[in-house]
Amino acid sequence: MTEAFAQAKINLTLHVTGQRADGYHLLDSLVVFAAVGDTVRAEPADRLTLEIVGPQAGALPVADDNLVLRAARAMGGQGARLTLDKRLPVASGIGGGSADAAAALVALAALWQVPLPAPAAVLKLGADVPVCLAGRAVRMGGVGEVLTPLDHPLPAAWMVLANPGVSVPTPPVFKALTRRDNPPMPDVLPAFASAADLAAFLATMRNDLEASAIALAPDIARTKQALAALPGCLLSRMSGSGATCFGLFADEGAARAGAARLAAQEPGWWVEAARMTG
Ligand SMILES: C[C@](O)(CO)[C@H](O)COP(=O)(O)OP(=O)(O)OC[C@H]1O[C@@H](n2ccc(N)nc2=O)[C@H](O)[C@@H]1O
Ligand SMILES: Nc1ncnc2c1ncn2[C@@H]1O[C@H](COP(=O)(O)OP(=O)(O)OP(=O)(O)O)[C@@H](O)[C@H]1O
Repeated sequence: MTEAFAQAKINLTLHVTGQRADGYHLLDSLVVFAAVGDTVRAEPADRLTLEIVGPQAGALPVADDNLVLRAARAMGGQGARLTLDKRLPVASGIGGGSADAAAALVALAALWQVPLPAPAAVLKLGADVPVCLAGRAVRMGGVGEVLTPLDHPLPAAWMVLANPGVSVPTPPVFKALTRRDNPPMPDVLPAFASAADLAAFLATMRNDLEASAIALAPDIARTKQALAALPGCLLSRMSGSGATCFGLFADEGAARAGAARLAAQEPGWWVEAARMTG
């Protein structure tokens, strides 16, 4: 039996800098991970099967196009009994499906003793799958396939993740953009001495998908504001194409207290405190 963790992917910044002829957008994004996620387990079997368990299983019926099964087929599709413990909300901007695909690739490569698929095949599973496979903080460019390691390690930080319970499919958010040629981040990213330093830099950067996502799902604005109002929150922003927003915190205590307060305030929301990793 092999098992891999599918960590939540967080876009601390997401600049949309252009569009390719095939419609895909060029991105410049500072991507990190949060220590919360799904688990993919793979056991030997004659046929390829998938069972989905866990608190978010109800939001994701087992279907042939599940990214875990698509990842297995991209690896040759031998038999395996796959179990997905689904904890991240579906279609929520934190890469759940992409993280699951990356975890399935890792778990099956170990089970079947085969190499990972070529980068082009990984990208075909989803624009976020290469970064989820890397699993550490990087600057992401191209349409998601250009991954540049950071020159300086990021400071220790905590996050509160909050999703108001609306699932937001990614294509309409890109489609609703009014500008597709926004400026990138600076060529050289500075070194950050503390979480507060990082937050001050991030405040001068953007998620260019935020306005169009809020137009489609207005609850996102309330989510971002609710995070910003928590004591100790240094900055709040939407991740990916939404609707999940993150609040950045310097310490664990403030993040955990903030998450508890927000969960009590908004019982219908998905709220988690997690260490920033990568
Ligand atoms: C918004 C991000 O989450 C930022 O990390 C990703 O770019 C999206 O990654 P993903 O969900 O894995 O994306 P995919 O499943 O490959 O694409 C979903 C849809 O998003 C749009 N899309 C995605 C990535 C990209 N660079 N340009 C795009 O225009 C396309 O309409 C595509 O049909
Ligand atoms: N294992 C999976 N987990 C989540 N969604 C999946 C999975 N397999 C297929 N999907 C489909 O993929 C779509 C996008 O899901 P995902 O959770 O990756 O979006 P997202 O969180 O918005 O990701 P991103 O941050 O990459 O935009 C959903 O509509 C869902 O039906």
